[in-house]
Amino acid sequence: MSSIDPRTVPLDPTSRERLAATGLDYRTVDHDDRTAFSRMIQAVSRGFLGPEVDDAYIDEQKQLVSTSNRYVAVFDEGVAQEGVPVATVHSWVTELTVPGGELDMWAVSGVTVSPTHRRRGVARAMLEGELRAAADAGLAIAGLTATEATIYGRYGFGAAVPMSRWTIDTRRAGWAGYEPDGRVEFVSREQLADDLSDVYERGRTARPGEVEGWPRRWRQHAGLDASTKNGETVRGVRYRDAAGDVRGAMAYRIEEGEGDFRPSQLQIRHLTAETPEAAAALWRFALQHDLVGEVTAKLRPVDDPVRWLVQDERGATQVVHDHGWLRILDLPRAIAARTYSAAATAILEVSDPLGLVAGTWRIEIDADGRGRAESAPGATPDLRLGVAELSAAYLGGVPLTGLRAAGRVQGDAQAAAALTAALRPVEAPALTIWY
Ligand SMILES: CC(=O)SCCNC(=O)CCNC(=O)[C@H](O)C(C)(C)COP(=O)(O)OP(=O)(O)OC[C@H]1O[C@@H](n2cnc3c(N)ncnc32)[C@H](O)[C@@H]1OP(=O)(O)O
Repeated sequence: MSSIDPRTVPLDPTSRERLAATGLDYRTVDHDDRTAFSRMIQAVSRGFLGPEVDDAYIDEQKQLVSTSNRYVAVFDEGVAQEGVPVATVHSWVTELTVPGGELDMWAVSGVTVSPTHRRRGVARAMLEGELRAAADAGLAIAGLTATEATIYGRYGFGAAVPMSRWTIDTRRAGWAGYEPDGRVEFVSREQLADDLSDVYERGRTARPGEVEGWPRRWRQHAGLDASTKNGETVRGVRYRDAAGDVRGAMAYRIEEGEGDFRPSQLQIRHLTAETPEAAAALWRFALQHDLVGEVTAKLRPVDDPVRWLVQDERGATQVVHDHGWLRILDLPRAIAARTYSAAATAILEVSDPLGLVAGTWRIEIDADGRGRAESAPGATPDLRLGVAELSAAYLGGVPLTGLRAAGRVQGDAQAAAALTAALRPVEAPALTIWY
């Protein structure tokens, strides 16, 4: 748990002035002011193409979204719906799992600009304001998940945690895995929300890239919240190991085949497992389900063992895509916060549109897997790169060698290879939720 309360972090004065110069008012929204909070949530729903939401939805948001979130909005007093923001963003501090530990991260979400106010720099002012505020508050890194991959690179975010979706033809793929000696059992949706939360929270510190969950996330997966359509169609199972302890849980839905039951599709909404046996048991449950011809799953780690659990891996199609985005705000603290897989030394020249980590840095990773970064003005760089590329590479999920091959990192091939080897963790980074 972080000691930083984001609600006490002041609004960035540069962004406030920039927005004020265009007649817009940039201010925080008090979570405890029901009217103001409700207008903010209406604006967020509209911004994400959602409906006008009802009181039950607002109440649920108030209760189940952490009260330690910092809500920021932009107002235009000239609009008909005065008091409804024309732009929104909210943020909180969460633990990001990094190799060998955790690091406080400024999580950014709910970025919306009203279609009436788009493309005049409002999102830029809000994003830059978030990053300056987080850096001033002492955070070493910021993170987000994005609706579009083209929005956030310009602010120094890099796509650091690729994830994958799977489409599996059950008959072709078959099953080559083992049968774990625990049991899979159905649970109520209320129990499912609890099990998903418990297993996720115990397991998330084992994988770099994961962040803390929160109650509403699990109720959405379990089909229990007001924003989930046809929530009653969600089913839940969990895996208990031979000792009776719950080690995995899965929320899924089945879409019946038209006119023929056999090709029905089982859609995994969330699968969380803290042991390989639990993951295998839940995959087996899905892949061997009667009347199911296809299984789909989203937000699975790129090294998901399902590839090796099936007989014919050509029956299992994996699509890798960007998911977790990171933005380093303080390089020495970010480098010191994680452990490394090999020794390496390199001089990096980093460019940063906000200037927060711009400069020349000496990175030293010792044989014990500890790292440090020191400012090295005037030193000759081995590698030149932007903060977005450095942030993408930070958890080891994106190789500097690949970024160099794509021309996004310049400099010495050996330095890129050595740092890539040092940064790469044993298991691929993963982020199995949206935030
Ligand atoms: C973490 C999250 O919350 S992800 C959610 C993002 N929000 C959404 O997808 C909701 C729907 N979209 C929107 O609300 C808005 O279109 C936003 C927030 C994406 C952009 O807001 P705007 O105020 O129009 O952006 P703004 O005018 O500040 O543009 C800043 C820069 O981003 C670019 N940009 C804006 N929107 C997009 C986009 N959708 N894709 C790519 N680039 C974009 C602009 O061209 C501009 O580029 P430049 O300054 O480098 O020349």
